[in-house]
Order: sequence, then structure tokens, then C-alpha cells
Amino acid sequence: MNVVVATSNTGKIREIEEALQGTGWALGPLGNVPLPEETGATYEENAALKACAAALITGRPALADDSGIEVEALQGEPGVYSARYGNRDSDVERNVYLLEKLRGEKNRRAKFVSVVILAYPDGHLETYRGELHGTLLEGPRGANGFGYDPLFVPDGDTRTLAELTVAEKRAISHRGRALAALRDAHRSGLPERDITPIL
Ligand SMILES: O=c1[nH]cnc2c1ncn2[C@@H]1O[C@H](COP(=O)(O)OP(=O)(O)O)[C@@H](O)[C@H]1O
Ligand SMILES: [Mg+2]
Repeated sequence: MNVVVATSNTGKIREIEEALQGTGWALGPLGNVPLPEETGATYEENAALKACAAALITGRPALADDSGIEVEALQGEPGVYSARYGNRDSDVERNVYLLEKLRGEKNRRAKFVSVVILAYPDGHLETYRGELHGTLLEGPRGANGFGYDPLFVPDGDTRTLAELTVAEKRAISHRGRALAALRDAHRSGLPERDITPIL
């Protein structure tokens, strides 16, 4: 079964490909298909927007992840707005912005959330969610991963997510957990759905 991965975030693509190795699924890139604006108020809404658009346009089942980091001392910010936090354009600038916001703050607790949705062209949706709790450092460490990984030390480890390999991160991460649940649900392959587009 050909599954389209509905994201242009290369960090996510790498993690999704690694996590679904051995499933026999042929993961394909989205190509030139434009993704809709993330106008939803929840990860679920945004992931559904992205996955449905890709499934309808390509006629294939499509996988999308919407995710973010929720910082306790910032009342859960930036959450669904993590990708454009502070209107900053790059991961490094967003990390600097977050560190500034937390300067002098003792409570460094945070969690990552990932919602993975597999959408079929007939409108059927499957939703999987994962979370990862940890603490934020006062400066970046490590060169792997993406986004806020260099600032985040998961509970039970002393390294940041950016100091883990892709496989180590997958074993504990929000996205890794959501994708493991997706894998479990499809132990006997993707369902043979009628994939006639609804539009
Ligand atoms: O595993 C992760 N590590 C570090 N940062 C993450 C992770 N997952 C999500 N994020 C942050 O949350 C943002 C989520 O972005 P979103 O899912 O809206 O769209 P995107 O696919 O366009 O990046 C990422 O850009 C990143 O900054
Ligand atoms: Mg988003």
C-alpha cells in the first residue's frame, strides 16, 4: 500500500520513515501538493486538515502529524502554535525566543504532544496521540533531531533529544509513541478500504 506523508518538515519525515520501517508500507513524498493553512485550535484538527487534503488530492491514504511543545510556566504555550512561535522563522530563533521567555524561571517542566492521523480518500480517519514529559535546559545541547529538541531533556535521561539517535528518540518520544500505536493497529496490514474519493 502506498501511503503519502503529508508534511514538508524533514525532521518529521525522517522520524516517520524510521518508525514505519519493516511495515511493508511504501511511504511517498507529498510532492508539489500544497498543504492547507493550520487554522485548527487543536492538534487533532490541524492533523486532520493536512491528512485529508493530501488524501483527497492524491487519492492515496495520507499520514500527517501535528505536534507541539507545551510549557508549564507559560500556561501550555506555544502548543499548537509551536511551529511559528514568536513569529520566528527558524528553529534556532524559536529556541532563543523560548529561552528568553523562560529566563529566570525555575519551573522548566514541559511536554511534547504529537497527533498522527491517517486519512483515507473516502473520508475515514484514524487518530493516534503520544506525549513526552521532560524539562527545558537554559541553553541548547546536541545536533540531532529538529525544533526544540536541543533544549529538552526527557524524564529518565540526562541527554537532550538532540543528543539521541533517531532510534533512541523514537523509542520514547511523543511521535514514536503515536506511530507505534498506528503500527500496532495495522499488524495485519492496511485495511482494504474503498478509497474512492468523496469529492
Ligand atoms: O519531536 C519534536 N522535537 C522538537 N520540536 C518539535 C517536535 N515535534 C514538534 N516540534 C515543534 O513543534 C512544531 C510543530 O509544527 P507543526 O506540526 O505545526 O508543523 P510543521 O510540520 O510544519 O513543523 C515543529 O515545527 C517544532 O518546532
Ligand atoms: Mg501545527
